[in-house]
Amino acid sequence: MSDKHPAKWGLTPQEMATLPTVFSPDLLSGQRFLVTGGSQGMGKAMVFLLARLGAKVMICGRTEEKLARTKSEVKELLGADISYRAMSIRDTDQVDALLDATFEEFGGLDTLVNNAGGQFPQDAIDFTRKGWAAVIDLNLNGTWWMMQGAAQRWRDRGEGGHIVSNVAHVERGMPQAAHTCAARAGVIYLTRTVATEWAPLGIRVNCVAPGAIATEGLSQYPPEATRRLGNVNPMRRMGSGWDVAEGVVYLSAPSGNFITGEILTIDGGMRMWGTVWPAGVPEHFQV
Ligand SMILES: CCCCCCCCC/C=C/C(=O)SCCNC(=O)CCNC(=O)[C@H](O)C(C)(C)COP(=O)(O)OP(=O)(O)OC[C@H]1O[C@@H](n2cnc3c(N)ncnc32)[C@H](O)[C@@H]1OP(=O)(O)O
Ligand SMILES: NC(=O)C1=CN([C@@H]2O[C@H](COP(=O)(O)OP(=O)(O)OC[C@H]3O[C@@H](n4cnc5c(N)ncnc54)[C@H](OP(=O)(O)O)[C@@H]3O)[C@@H](O)[C@H]2O)C=CC1
Repeated sequence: MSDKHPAKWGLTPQEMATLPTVFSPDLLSGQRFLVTGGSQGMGKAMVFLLARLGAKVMICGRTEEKLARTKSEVKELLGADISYRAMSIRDTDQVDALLDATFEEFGGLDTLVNNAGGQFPQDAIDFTRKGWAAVIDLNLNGTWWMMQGAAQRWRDRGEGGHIVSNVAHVERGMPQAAHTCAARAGVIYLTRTVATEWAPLGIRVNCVAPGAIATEGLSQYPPEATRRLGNVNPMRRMGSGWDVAEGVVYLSAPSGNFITGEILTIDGGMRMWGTVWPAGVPEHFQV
């Protein structure tokens, strides 16, 4: 994976259809997955891997065109049918409708992957109320409505399930991303709490915590920031959506049967070394 600033970020559909995987082709046969934000980036890599392993997949995102393109690429390259629904996880009515549609179409759900999210880079001191609220609403509230809605349906049907949320590596905080750090820390501690509350219901709850991953989402950042992103861990390169997708499968397949409340960090060691500064390095910190 290149750590330079390419014209287009992320894996191509052809790469996602053919990249090697450690998992066997029938591993997830009959398993039903819902992946939020499955129309690009890490979510799309998850969709390709899940479909290659035999899972039934529903995806969602705000933009219908990107969802439809993903569906047709999966069909064309893998011969598999996935389903989609355009919606925002920030809208509780739309969350309910998505979950109802998924349970109805698939006759249930085995794993919810909370992957949709994002933020903008800014010094915390300059956050507006609206900007703060938008990032918290997307990454903390939206993720929570999905978690709670899935768990309620599993409880009411007397079935168990698995939730894995894509957060971010936030152990050391992240300057110029305090809003997303606060939201992701919230999801991590929701996970660690409901993993216990929901264990009697047969529901496992985990997170994956990526460091810098080359995805289409990075096109929002200037080259100066993305060049730094390729140097923010001891490996001095970015990961790919595939690295995160394989982590999601590990936690969701029988390999994860005894794992709950876990945060699987996939960051090339960024939790030990490297600093992002997505909006630019202040003079005080320049060396
Ligand atoms: C950080 C990386 C490290 C984090 C982790 C570091 C590791 C690597 C980097 C990570 C990269 C990724 O996550 S890549 C994934 C990136 N992808 C995304 O972020 C996509 C999803 N993001 C979004 O949709 C937006 O960022 C988000 C703000 C959350 C929602 O936007 P919406 O316009 O839908 O939301 P609204 O409720 O209308 O609120 C918009 C308000 O947000 C604020 N706002 C929006 N963009 C702004 C901006 N560039 N600068 C200031 N303020 C901004 C303003 O107050 C806007 O109001 P007005 O002024 O009135 O308009
Ligand atoms: N790339 C990175 O280095 C890192 C990313 N992360 C996080 O990992 C997750 C995936 O990242 P990445 O693949 O890079 O992100 P991308 O920006 O490439 O993709 C985000 C996906 O989420 C969807 N989405 C965004 N907002 C909403 C919403 N309100 N409701 C439903 N779907 C939505 C987008 O579709 P649409 O725009 O059509 O709604 C898109 O499919 C995000 O939460 C991201 O913040 C964490 C650490 C590092």
